[in-house]
Amino acid sequence: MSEAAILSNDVTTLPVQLGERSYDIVIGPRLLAEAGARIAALRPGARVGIVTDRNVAERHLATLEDSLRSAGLTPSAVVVEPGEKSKSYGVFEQVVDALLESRIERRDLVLALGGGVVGDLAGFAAASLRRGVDFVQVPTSLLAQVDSSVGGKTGINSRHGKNLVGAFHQPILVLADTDVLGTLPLREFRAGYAEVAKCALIDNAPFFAWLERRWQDVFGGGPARIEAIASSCAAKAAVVARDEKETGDRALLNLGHTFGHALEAGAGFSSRLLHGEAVAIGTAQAFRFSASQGLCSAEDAERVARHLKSVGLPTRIADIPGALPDTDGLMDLIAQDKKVSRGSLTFILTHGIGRCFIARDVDPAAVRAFLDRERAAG
Ligand SMILES: NC(=O)c1ccc[n+]([C@@H]2O[C@H](COP(=O)([O-])OP(=O)(O)OC[C@H]3O[C@@H](n4cnc5c(N)ncnc54)[C@H](O)[C@@H]3O)[C@@H](O)[C@H]2O)c1
Ligand SMILES: O=C(O)C(=O)C[C@@H](O)[C@H](O)[C@H](O)COP(=O)(O)O
Ligand SMILES: [Zn+2]
Repeated sequence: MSEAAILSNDVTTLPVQLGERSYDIVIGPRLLAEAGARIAALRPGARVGIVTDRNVAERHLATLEDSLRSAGLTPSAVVVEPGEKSKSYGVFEQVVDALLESRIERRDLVLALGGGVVGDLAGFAAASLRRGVDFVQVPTSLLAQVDSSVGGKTGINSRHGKNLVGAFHQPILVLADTDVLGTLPLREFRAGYAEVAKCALIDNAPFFAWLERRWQDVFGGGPARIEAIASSCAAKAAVVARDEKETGDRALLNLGHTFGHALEAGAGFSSRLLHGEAVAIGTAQAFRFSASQGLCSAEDAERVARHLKSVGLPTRIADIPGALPDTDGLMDLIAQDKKVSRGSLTFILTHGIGRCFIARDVDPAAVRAFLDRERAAG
């Protein structure tokens, strides 16, 4: 048996049940070195067009390429600049052309090695290349391991807003190597944690209480971190299995994103505000807005903001450095949200921690008045 074919057992495997598009999420240590054997078991002899960013390439690309080669696969790599600005038309074109140049054919694979930016970009390239080639996610940020690598949402941003151009394209495998989080900067880890907290807040109050008690262990690494990753993936996999294309329940995963995406676009998709940071502010706002409408208690809204703050995440517009659009500008961005239907606003609101719901036909005047108050608050 070759070294590449020896697979470790201290991993968690979660299935995403989507009929013929079903796949496994594999979570645990040393998976980068095992990637070749695991991928070759699905697509023996394939060429693998790796899409990654410069930060991740410097630290982890060589391990992945060695693993692929020793399993009889043929890797090529396209390396993009780190950061949200790479989810753009220009970079998308460069990636697709590089994959064509490497002769990635229909029976080959595109592999995303990186955070959610690389995952969304590479996934959309895979969905478009030769009208669709298979795709593997190797998420390297906490955010990508708990959220973006699962569920098949792929895409890029437009000057009109966030993720407005893309496709649903499920991966055939997700390999979340928890060892690679060792090189992730703290600010990025915190941003990913916002999506973990979001996941708990939607419908799992005991998980949120667990996070309140154990968040330092999650940040510290070890079993609590793996448990948080696995719980988040299991929750997302269940939602995706029952509503793959967001015709209903899946919109719950958008908690914090209606406000959050508008703020991200308002900050120019820059490093002033990371996606997870925008989600933290947007989630705190969804709870405060719900409280202002008499839907949930002020105590729950305060408890959510207190927890996010205690891990070092922002919870208010005033926490974002630099200028932002005024209320009209933010309302224009909110009007481009993909949950908008025939012009009417949909938000994920809440009756309390773990009790979120989809609110359609939300009154724009109430949102506008809320944003005025939020912008005025220190
Ligand atoms: N498709 C989905 O379902 C989904 C879900 C959530 C978020 N997203 C998208 O994901 C993106 C955010 O993802 P993100 O927070 O991972 O950002 P990111 O991809 O920009 O990665 C964060 C930063 O960390 C670096 N990095 C990643 N892994 C590293 C590692 N192991 N060691 C050192 N540095 C590392 C990257 O180079 C980057 O600078 C946003 O565009 C968001 O819209 C998509
Ligand atoms: O997977 C989903 O569904 C989500 O909403 C997860 C979000 O965390 C993620 O940021 C997603 O990309 C947002 O989706 P969008 O449809 O609002 O662009
Ligand atoms: Zn998100």
